[in-house]
Amino acid sequence: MSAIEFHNVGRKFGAYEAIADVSLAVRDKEFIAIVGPSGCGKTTLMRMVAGLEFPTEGRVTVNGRVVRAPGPDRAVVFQQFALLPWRTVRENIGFGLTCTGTAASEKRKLVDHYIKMMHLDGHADSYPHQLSGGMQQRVALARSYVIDPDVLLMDEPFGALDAQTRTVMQEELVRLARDNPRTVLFITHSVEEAVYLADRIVVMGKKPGCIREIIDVSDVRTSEAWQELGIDEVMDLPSFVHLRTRVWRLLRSQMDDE
Ligand SMILES: Nc1ncnc2c1ncn2[C@@H]1O[C@H](COP(=O)(O)OP(=O)(O)OP(=O)(O)O)[C@@H](O)[C@H]1O
Repeated sequence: MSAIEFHNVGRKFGAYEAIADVSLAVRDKEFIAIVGPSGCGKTTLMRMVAGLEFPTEGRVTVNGRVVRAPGPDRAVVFQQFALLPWRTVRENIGFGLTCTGTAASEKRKLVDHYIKMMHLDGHADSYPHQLSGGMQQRVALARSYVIDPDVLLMDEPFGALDAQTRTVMQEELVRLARDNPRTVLFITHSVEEAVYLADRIVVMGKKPGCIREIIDVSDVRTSEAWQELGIDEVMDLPSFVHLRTRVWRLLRSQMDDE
């Protein structure tokens, strides 16, 4: 059984057909990146998995069950970090666990573990405004991981970061994906980011929003052991350059069609 399935999904907003006939099966622990021109329906598809939006045609399932509402099995990370400004790092990370009713001692252990994992030691009692953008995003990631969701939904999570911090966060995410694999849907406007992070890249087109092509990256990533390399080394590899050009051309052709 696939972790996430879109079965002939369509979405109309009034007479406007935003998405038509999207079918996709995401395997358990697979990292999928979605790229496509602005307005092709990337966020709408993700919101359907989150249970914040619903198809007008077809259906979306998570672990075999039709999505009817949000749930703790799915965590969402948005571009804007959405931390609670009046709560400390520790309280922000533990927030989801309060909602799931985890015992206090267990909660402390889990929060400590993620503070360490995200290199936030020494900042546990700081407030969000005392942190850099990259640190805030690490808190947001920790908050999503700590509730141990089956599925992580990430909508341009690094879009608001400067280039340097973004690179650090991308490497961090590769490390996390290796040590703590989850099923991930990741929306990005960066082709490099998609090729560096994803097992498969879904390239979408628009009018109406649909899947144009799905490109496999996992075979080459595994055979060339990308996960052992830094992002700059990976980006120099001929295989990376080739995949990047392929995705970029596909994306360009979608934009030229507009
Ligand atoms: N609630 C809504 N009511 C009306 N139209 C909507 C609604 N939500 C989305 N749309 C339309 O559906 C289309 C897809 O929107 P969506 O935000 O999913 O695209 P996207 O690919 O994520 O875009 P971007 O890359 O710019 O974030 C757009 O044309 C948008 O205007």
